[in-house]
Amino acid sequence: MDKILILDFGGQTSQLIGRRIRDAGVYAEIIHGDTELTDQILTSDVKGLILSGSPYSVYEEGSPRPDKKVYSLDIPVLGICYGLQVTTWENGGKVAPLHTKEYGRSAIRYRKTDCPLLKDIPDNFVSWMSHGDSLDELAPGFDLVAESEHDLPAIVENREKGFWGLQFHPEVTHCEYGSRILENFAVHICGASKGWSMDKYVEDAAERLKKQVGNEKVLLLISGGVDSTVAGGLLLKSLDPKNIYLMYIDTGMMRKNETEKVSENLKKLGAENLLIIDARDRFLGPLEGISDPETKRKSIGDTFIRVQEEEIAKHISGDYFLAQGTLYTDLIESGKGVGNKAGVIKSHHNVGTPLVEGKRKEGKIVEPLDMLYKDEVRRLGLLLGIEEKIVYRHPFPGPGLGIRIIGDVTEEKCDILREADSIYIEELHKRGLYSRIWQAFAVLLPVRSVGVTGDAREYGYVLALRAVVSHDGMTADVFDFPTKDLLEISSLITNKVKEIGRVVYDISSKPPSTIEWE
Ligand SMILES: Nc1ncnc2c1ncn2[C@@H]1O[C@H](COP(=O)(O)OP(=O)(O)OP(=O)(O)O)[C@@H](O)[C@H]1O
Ligand SMILES: O=c1[nH]c(=O)c2[nH+]cn([C@@H]3O[C@H](COP(=O)(O)O)[C@@H](O)[C@H]3O)c2[nH]1
Ligand SMILES: NC(=O)CC[C@H](N)C(=O)O
Ligand SMILES: [Mg+2]
Repeated sequence: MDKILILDFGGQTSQLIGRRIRDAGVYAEIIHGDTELTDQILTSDVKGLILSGSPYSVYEEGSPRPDKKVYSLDIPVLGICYGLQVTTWENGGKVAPLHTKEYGRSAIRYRKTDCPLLKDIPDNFVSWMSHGDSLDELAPGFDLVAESEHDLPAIVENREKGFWGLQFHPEVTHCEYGSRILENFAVHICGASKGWSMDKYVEDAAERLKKQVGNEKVLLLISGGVDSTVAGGLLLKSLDPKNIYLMYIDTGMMRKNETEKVSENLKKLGAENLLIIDARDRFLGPLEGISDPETKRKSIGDTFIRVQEEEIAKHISGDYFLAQGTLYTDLIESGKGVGNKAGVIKSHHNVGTPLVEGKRKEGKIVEPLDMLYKDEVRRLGLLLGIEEKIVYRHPFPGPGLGIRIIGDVTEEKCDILREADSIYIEELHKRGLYSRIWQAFAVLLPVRSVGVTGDAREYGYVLALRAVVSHDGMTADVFDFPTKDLLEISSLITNKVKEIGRVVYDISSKPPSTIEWE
């Protein structure tokens, strides 16, 4: 199949480049940015190359470099942000830090109109920037195609050499015409044919699973959330169900009635071996007195695997594969992206813990969704026939309420938050708001404030409500909550949960804030 190869230098949005190209129906694959471009890699199927962004600056020691061959290939190359900067730097141009960095939206002004990347795209479209360095001087042979609204180089080309460069990120959804620019590159410039679809992904994944696992047993940790349920559906479809064990762990930091609801849903998936583990008394002990978010995450992650290992020993003797519904976002935010050069934002409980990494080293981890983003997983779920109710559930992180109770976690605080969160979510359903929001939840703050009820002084906790809209969790905007609903929900919560004295609404987008508070 024709494909576009992406060299990843560790940019936070590198994987999205592949996503967008696959959305256009062209197969795309990501490899480490510094991979040697041998003939085995540059097969005749490869119709074009993309160099991704990076947290590094080209003038920094140790910053990643592509194989020099990329500058003399006879297939087209597109450099995005760092990818453009490194090409400029290595071909005789200049790159320098900016005094005022360019972050967020910026209109693009054409200086040339015949660039094939810009086919069917009007002048002045709004791009999305995220860089602190800029091209001070173009490399010889390169022409300026467009500038940003701050008069900085935004698009360049060297048509003779088949090189195009963008200073902005066409892969993020905030970039107008971003998908079309990538499609113009893949289809119009590289001439790649459209052979990729989700049906094909299911076929390929089934084949890969059969080859990797064969007739061995597989244990899938399943939360009832979208990712692991879809992973479960895929495993059950691809492998012999009698070898598949689904294990749900109640950590004591689950939402109200979660275990009952999840057990019901998982039964419908058709698994032969469904294990529902009550480990409520195992998680809180090790968390006592810990308030640092990363330490909490590691503690929960380790307990997860300890519980799982003990429980599985009761059901499977000998070796087995550990399956997880890990998505690419989990990997990249934990600094384990394909390029391995991404910065650590937060450690997801299912990535990077010593026990999980041990399994990974043994080659005993199965993560069939690790190249996909949330919205792709949802499409896959529908394709596998998984109920819409599950497919469109808001994400719920593995560490659960543990990372939504800021500061130390206690059973009492879990109960308070469980109650408040359930009122909040139930109201969203009743008011027809749930499906308009990508993710909503409540956060219990370690702050108390003074109130007055029935003429008496109160001293209650502060609860923050969060609701965001997003495509893939990588960026998010605050949900424009109807004020009337917000006020009514606030008073319902303070009336019903006596420990909560005040409710606030979180108005921060991602970036700069993350969706969860920890
Ligand atoms: N309570 C749990 N019991 C067993 N496994 C879990 C539990 N919570 C999380 N996991 C594992 O960790 C993985 C990552 O969790 P994550 O929350 O990202 O995915 P999910 O729960 O499947 O989907 P969603 O994002 O919709 O909540 C899951 O796919 C699952 O393998
Ligand atoms: O399984 C998970 N384990 C985790 O440790 C974890 N941390 C965050 N999330 C979810 O990921 C998405 C992006 O979250 P952040 O903006 O907070 O990084 C949001 O949907 C978060 O709920 C997690 N999911
Ligand atoms: N997003 C990027 O690729 C950034 C590249 C480089 N670190 C800069 O700040 O300009
Ligand atoms: Mg979850």
